[in-house]
Amino acid sequence: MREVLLEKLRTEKFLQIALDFIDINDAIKVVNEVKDLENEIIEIGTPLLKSFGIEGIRKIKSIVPDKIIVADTKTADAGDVEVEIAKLGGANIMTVLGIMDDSTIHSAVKKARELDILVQADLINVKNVYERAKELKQLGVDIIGFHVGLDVQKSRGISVADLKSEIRKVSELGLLISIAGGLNKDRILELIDLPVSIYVVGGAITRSKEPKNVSKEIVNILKGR
Ligand SMILES: O=C(CO)[C@H](O)[C@H](O)COP(=O)(O)O
Repeated sequence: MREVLLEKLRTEKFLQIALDFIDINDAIKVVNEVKDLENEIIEIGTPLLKSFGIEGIRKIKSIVPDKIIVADTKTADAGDVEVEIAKLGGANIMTVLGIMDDSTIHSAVKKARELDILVQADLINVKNVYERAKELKQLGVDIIGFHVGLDVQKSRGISVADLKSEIRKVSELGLLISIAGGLNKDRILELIDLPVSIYVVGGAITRSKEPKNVSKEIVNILKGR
């Protein structure tokens, strides 16, 4: 399963829809609208995970059993335990904070290989992204996630689209790359030539009046249509 998923991510570009809701009914509404689209990954966002835990992952997965599911655990400690939580819910990918101690990354990576899921290291708040990405590669993470968090987006008025040169440089390390933080259709168009596998979109889809149409337009861009 790990190898099949890694190969898929290497060969196609995916839209990851981040369900950053507190109420699971809001998340279910969006999933029902977008479930027929191709090339999507469904993310159980951190707020949803904190509100509904393993049951929340299971509930969303039961609606879209064939889609790739990310549990955005943003793990800061006990990597192995949080991999187990993601797996129990049926997630295919979990996230660990790249800024945390190597022992946490190692623990997540080891358990993820045993349980056949992928680990994404989130570079949120990492200062020297290239150096840390090199270390994270050595530690065996499967995906590197560039991420400008919601608070930084608001307070500094930036998005992950402002990290274009860093993303290009890290991509030379040969890791799979995910990017998140303030993405919308126009910003994805700006970044489409980058060797990025996963474009994460939260608010631009979930706060839109037409989540399906917005998602469809983005999938079309990613598929070069
Ligand atoms: O992980 C997150 C916040 O920590 C969000 O899921 C991520 O930033 C994507 O959401 P948006 O597109 O609204 O920025």
